[in-house]
Amino acid sequence: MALELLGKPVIAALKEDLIGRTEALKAAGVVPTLAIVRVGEREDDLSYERTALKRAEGLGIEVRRFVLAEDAGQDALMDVIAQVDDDAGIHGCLMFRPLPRAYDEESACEALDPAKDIDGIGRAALARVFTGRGEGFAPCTAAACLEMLDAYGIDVAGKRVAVVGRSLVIGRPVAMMLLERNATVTVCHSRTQNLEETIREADVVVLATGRAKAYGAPCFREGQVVLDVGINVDAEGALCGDADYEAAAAAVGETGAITPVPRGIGGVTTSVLMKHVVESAEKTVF
Ligand SMILES: Nc1nc(=O)c2c([nH]1)NC[C@@H]1CN(c3ccc(C(=O)N[C@@H](CCC(=O)O)C(=O)O)cc3)C=[N+]21
Repeated sequence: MALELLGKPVIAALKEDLIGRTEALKAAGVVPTLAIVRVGEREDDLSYERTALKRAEGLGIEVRRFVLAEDAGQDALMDVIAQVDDDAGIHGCLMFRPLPRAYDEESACEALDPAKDIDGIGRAALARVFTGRGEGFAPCTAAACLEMLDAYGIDVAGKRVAVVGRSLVIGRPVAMMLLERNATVTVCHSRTQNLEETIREADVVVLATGRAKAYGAPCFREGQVVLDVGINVDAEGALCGDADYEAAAAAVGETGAITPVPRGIGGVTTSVLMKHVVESAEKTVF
């Protein structure tokens, strides 16, 4: 079977670094504070939120939750974002996406103060990811993919990477970040012809489509590294990734590696979120 790329050691290393930094902030009179904005009760949002609360508690980071009913409306959401922007005690904000259909997501993303945009949802942050210039944080999940590769000593320079999914939350930014590391990146999506073959040709595969267990044996070959970013709920109500894990792990074999769901990228995403909160707080103090 394949090497299991677990989040745990990566999370532990990030925690080790962040504990000291959080203490230094507190000594300077600042409690790093994260705002979470959630609209509705989507299972993947709740999963992220649970992990974030746990992680924040372990680090002494404060979390303020702003929870709106699914039908609260755009005005109520914009009020919450304005409140977050105006509160100097809040250093970063995570607003879960996608928002329910009735909302204008772009206006909500643009309303957030770029200095507090720790999940890279606004244009300024994305411009930084795409150009390397300016200020801003990368989307946490994209950054988590790179943290995972680094922690396990997987170098993508010169390798073929297939990113499956083209969302602004993960597919596109992670493609840019891998390109920055000199990978040869192919971004695949629902309209890609010969999708299975394209994925199978890659050395590293990033699955980011949100399609539960949709990628099985025909997509993989011996020796591949598979980063499964999907957080889905299967027919039995259990969390699962975009990969059909058993089939993928068997196909990549002894020389391959794969991140499980849960216990893979998701937990690292949450730790990266905490790192961004601390970094943002540090900018206001030091
Ligand atoms: N603006 C935005 N950025 C996101 O990155 C984003 C989002 N919206 N909306 C929701 C999805 C989902 N998501 C998860 C992240 C971590 C876990 C996580 O830590 N999961 C644990 C399991 C926790 C449990 O057991 O429930 C794990 O995978 O080990 C889950 C889900 C990020 N998303």
